[in-house]
Amino acid sequence: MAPVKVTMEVGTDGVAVITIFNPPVNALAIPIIAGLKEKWTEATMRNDVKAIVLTGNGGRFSGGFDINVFQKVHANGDTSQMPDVSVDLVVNTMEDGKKPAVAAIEGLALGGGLELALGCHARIAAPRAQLGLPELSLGVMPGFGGTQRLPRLIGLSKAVELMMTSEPIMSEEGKKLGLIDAVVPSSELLKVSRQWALDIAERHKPWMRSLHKTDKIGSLSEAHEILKVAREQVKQTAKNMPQHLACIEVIEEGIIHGGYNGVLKEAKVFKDLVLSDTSKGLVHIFFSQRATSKVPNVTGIGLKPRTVKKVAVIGGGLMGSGIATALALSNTIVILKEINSEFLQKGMKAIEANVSGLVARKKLPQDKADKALSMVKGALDYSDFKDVDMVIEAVIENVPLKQKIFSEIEKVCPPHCILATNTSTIDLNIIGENTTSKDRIIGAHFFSPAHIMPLLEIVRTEKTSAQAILDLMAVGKAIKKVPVVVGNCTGFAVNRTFFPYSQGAHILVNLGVDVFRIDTQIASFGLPMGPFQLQDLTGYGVAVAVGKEFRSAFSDRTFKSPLIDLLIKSGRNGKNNGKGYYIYEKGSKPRPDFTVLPIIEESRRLANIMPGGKPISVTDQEIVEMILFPVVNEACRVLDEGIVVRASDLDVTSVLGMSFPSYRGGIVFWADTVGAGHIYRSLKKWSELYGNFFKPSSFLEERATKGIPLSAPSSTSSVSRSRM
Ligand SMILES: C[C@H](O)CC(=O)SCCNC(=O)CCNC(=O)[C@H](O)C(C)(C)COP(=O)(O)OP(=O)(O)OC[C@H]1O[C@@H](n2cnc3c(N)ncnc32)[C@H](O)[C@@H]1OP(=O)(O)O
Repeated sequence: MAPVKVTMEVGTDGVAVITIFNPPVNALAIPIIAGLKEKWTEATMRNDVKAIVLTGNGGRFSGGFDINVFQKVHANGDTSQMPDVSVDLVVNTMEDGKKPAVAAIEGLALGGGLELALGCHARIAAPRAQLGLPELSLGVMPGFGGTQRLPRLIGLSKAVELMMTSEPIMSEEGKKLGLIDAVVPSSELLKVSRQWALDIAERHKPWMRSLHKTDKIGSLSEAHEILKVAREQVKQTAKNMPQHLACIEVIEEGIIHGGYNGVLKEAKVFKDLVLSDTSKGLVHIFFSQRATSKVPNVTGIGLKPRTVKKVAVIGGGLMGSGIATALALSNTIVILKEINSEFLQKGMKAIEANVSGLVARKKLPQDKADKALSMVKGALDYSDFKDVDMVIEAVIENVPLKQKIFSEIEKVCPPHCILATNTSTIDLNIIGENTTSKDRIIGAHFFSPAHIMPLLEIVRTEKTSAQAILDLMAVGKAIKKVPVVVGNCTGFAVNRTFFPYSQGAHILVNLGVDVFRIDTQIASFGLPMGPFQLQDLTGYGVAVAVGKEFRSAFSDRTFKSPLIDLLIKSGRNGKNNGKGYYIYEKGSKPRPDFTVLPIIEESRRLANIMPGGKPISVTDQEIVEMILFPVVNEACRVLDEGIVVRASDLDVTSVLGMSFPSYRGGIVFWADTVGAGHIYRSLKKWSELYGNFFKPSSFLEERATKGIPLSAPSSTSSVSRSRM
């Protein structure tokens, strides 16, 4: 393991260069913080040191405080493991120290890393270094003085925006804002920084302590106005999370009572936030997401991903055009194949619209958009397939059609070419039945809209080669997705785990619970919308097709609600035709359409599941639990069958694919916070009252009875078998 250390070298010019060594991102682990204090104290005392330069080894300044420490605090609740960095190191030793210091920033300075730089007296950066305070995305807030120094350097409005969004900026923008004093080529970074530090020591340049600055803050009333607007915004954008409002309050403390008081309050609130459930959930998701890149027998066994330069996408519909867009945006040559010129034109237009949508939302510069569009070529036959490295089939969910396509592409593509399908439910063994290339067949399940949604579910069969999986993982990363490798079964990991979500909602409605109440409760739990609004959005055709697949695969635990058929019969198709559970009018939020209620009554009459013919009475909490506990139950079966490598993969997929609230840590993490025992007992009770749909799985039963967390590895359970 590479050494974790802080070094100091004093040059003949009298500059002490203090360097952080903690690969890969120079995280500020506890020994690093101790090392910084030690070296800084030594530099301050040495007579041959006139000034200090702080930098990071390996082209990265620092990725911030060591997030592993948060995990330890979450495990034992002991915040005393976190040293007093803010006052002891940043204020007393660095900012108010006797020697001027300059931060030499390359690569990235994030969170505590940027905050150390803010505690220096000037900041010099290499081009395109990432600068940001992303702490809120981990459920905490800047804790080394960032809430106070950043507004004082770049103004309150921009500083609040950077903290609330957790988005980084580049050093070039940092220079314009006043965060960075100079942007210089990497090769000159240390030289310029050394000279800058000496210039400060010799009073040729200002010895600027950012905590003492006031010129960028504006008047008290302006500050109040900015913070008021920020509070209103985060009430909408950060529901159920404490850290945004807490951060605004701490910023306000410094505006009213001065930067130093702000720093003191920040340190206290920071420690409170570390212990919050929100931080536990978000830190869990941070590490879980990174864990997905480690797949047993695929990664770490000496295989190297092959280059994938050219990809053919078959089908230019919603999914195909989205996938083609994602590939083209990352400079992959794309062949988009359709069956006739009308469909092809539609597909090409959809790609153009995807790209120009990104330009309009300022997510993509025009030159990159032009470049992306130039990467895509349309095709009506297979003549361009002879040198493709990968094919992604994205046609409608029709088994014979997919089988025909796979037989054809096996013949026309080169032997190394990966044959992927974007099916969301169909068993891959069935799709590849008529081929002899089973080792190259793999699922590349994107989520709609494919050029925006971050998840790529990679589905392997028993025959898929490790090389094909590794190649697709590399493609996924290159197109900025989070690839998660899962096993083969109906619905794979994500749709399979979540099929009871809409089923549970339909059972509740047919038991007499109001649709709009259900949607409201699920939205206040933290999903972006309730199951019925979601159904309106995806269209009822999808619900019918998907429902059929799951009913045939899992007939023991599926419910056929008469409601969807009745809605379709009455001419409704959700948002598509403007008629669903909700009324859709341009420019306004969807409004409940109460004319749907008689159709629901009819569905209840046909389903006939209300005990004694009377609507059941449930609390708001029971509504959420009756919909999400069956999802947890299915997640247990997915874990039991070894469809995922580890439980936390389901947490990541639930957040990135199903928009389960990340601050709840994902579906399994959340279930463990609720407790397997409570989930088991509730499901058992409902299964006795309302039928098999709620019947607890043997995995859940075993874990609940033995008191083992659902997320514990399979070896703790006697019933597990792996498909990975
Ligand atoms: C008091 C302070 O205000 C509090 C804080 O500073 S909280 C921390 C704030 N900093 C952050 O949120 C940054 C978090 N890190 C990131 O966003 C990204 O890792 C990054 C942009 C720095 C680098 O991204 P990328 O190059 O894609 O590498 P990525 O795979 O994410 O990370 C590489 C490794 O570094 C680890 N890592 C990254 N940042 C880390 C951190 N701050 N602490 C501990 N480990 C960290 C990752 O876990 C990963 O480990 P692994 O290889 O064992 O899985």
